[in-house]
Amino acid sequence: MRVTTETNVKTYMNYISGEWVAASTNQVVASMNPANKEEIVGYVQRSGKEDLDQAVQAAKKAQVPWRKLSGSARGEYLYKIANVLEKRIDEIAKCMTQEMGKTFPESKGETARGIAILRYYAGEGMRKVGDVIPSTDSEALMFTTRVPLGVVGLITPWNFPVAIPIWKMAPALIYGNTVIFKPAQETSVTAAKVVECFEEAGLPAGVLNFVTGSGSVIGQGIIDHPGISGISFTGSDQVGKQVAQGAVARGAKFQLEMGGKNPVIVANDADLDQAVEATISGGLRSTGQKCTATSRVIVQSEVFEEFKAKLLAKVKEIKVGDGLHAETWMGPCASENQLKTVLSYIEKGIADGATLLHGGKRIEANGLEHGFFVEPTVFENVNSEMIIAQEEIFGPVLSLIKVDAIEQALEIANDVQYGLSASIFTKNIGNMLSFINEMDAGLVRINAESAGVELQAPFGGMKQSSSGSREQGQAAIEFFTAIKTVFVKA
Ligand SMILES: NC(=O)C1=CN([C@@H]2O[C@H](COP(=O)(O)OP(=O)(O)OC[C@H]3O[C@@H](n4cnc5c(N)ncnc54)[C@H](O)[C@@H]3O)[C@@H](O)[C@H]2O)C=CC1
Ligand SMILES: O=C(O)CCC(=O)C(=O)O
Repeated sequence: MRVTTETNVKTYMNYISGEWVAASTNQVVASMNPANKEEIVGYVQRSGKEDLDQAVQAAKKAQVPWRKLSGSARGEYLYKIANVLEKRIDEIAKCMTQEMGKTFPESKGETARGIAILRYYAGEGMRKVGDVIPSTDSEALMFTTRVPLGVVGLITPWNFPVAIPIWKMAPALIYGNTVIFKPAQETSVTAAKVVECFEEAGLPAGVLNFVTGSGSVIGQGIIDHPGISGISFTGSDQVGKQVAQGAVARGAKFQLEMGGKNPVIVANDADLDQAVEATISGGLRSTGQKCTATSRVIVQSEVFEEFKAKLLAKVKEIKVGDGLHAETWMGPCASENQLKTVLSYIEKGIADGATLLHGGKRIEANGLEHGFFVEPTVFENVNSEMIIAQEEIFGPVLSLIKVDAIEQALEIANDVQYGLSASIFTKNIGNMLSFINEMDAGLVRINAESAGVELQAPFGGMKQSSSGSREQGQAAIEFFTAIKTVFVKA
């Protein structure tokens, strides 16, 4: 779609070789506010393959001088970027809320997380990258070191428009790679503002290149580009598989972070108030649009009714609205597509025989008719055969499942294709240990919500949630570098 630009709305450019440039296609696309679809947040470039080629050339040219800097010198840039982002935190958080709908406090928290990630990886530039390994030859020195992959392509989603790009860019850069960053179209204005911080901090030209556009052109272009040695992707299951196939076909390294169908188990001995708070926070914050969001709530029968009553009482209090309004607890779905997906899953839940306890409808009253608002929704009488218990909804929908025993809860918790995050609420050490040992998930959390990862710890899933690698913390070095084993003899 060709969009005619309005004069009072800013148009954001691509950032290639240290310059802000228009796409070769001469086309832009509008980024809308999901709380009010009549509001355009900004225009971004609808780039073509030629723009991507230029970005890859720039990244290649910048790669050797960037790699040759010391880790601490690269770290200095990340510290400076963190400072600029900190200075602009309110503006960038506000833009995030306008562009994808999460509430302003959540956007601000996410931007603060981005700042902390930059500082964490700045420090990584001073840490060890290898080991000395005894050689069988007593006259030789054998050790490992690590080298960057070269140019890496980062394809990111709209649900964490600041944190996810930064948790890919910061490790990519600190370990000496240069970057092509392709954000989700829905949140490209926020992404452009993040890139402005990198520019303002004086990052050398070509080290970070930013190309906006559609997934099918720029995303696919990254997958296929012979100049890109590694691809880190977060997004849907379907596109993740395309990334993997394309990368394997041309021998590029890839890393995938995809969906989740995260359970929370509430045991008979759980602190029910704590479990309710965590279920609501883990399941409904960000309108349920987190890969770590709680979607299945598996409750032992003895406490089922009490838990349900407490949960419903709290869910009924949730204030839905524009994320910029101070009283709003839950914003809109990030796009019309996302709203339609959520509503269609709710219909499937009803059709499959689940009982709708609360919510289930689009909200169009009280001035919310211009946005993509949906009620927080709770089902009961859900079982593992139902679509709502199997597929990622990415919306504010909780499914209650009643079980008698913890063993049965674990069986149901594992009965999905995903394995990203899982929580249990219990005081019993035996329950905790069974959960830690038996739960097939990359993140297992005891008496804590399923969402909200810590930047210094490895993050990633089992089964179809990821490609098996881990992001964040020191684990990020595994993807963004290759090991060289060095053998030295006089
Ligand atoms: N794991 C997570 O955090 C996320 C999961 N999702 C899941 O995916 C569903 C659909 O959301 P979408 O925004 O449509 O996700 P998506 O997978 O289409 O988008 C993620 C990124 O991939 C890019 N992309 C799209 N098509 C591509 C292609 N053919 N080649 C390369 N890159 C491509 C997009 O432009 C975006 O930058 C959601 O409802 C949710 O279930 C979505 C976003 C994040
Ligand atoms: O729960 C979090 O903090 C991170 C979630 C996430 O990575 C995602 O939704 O893609």
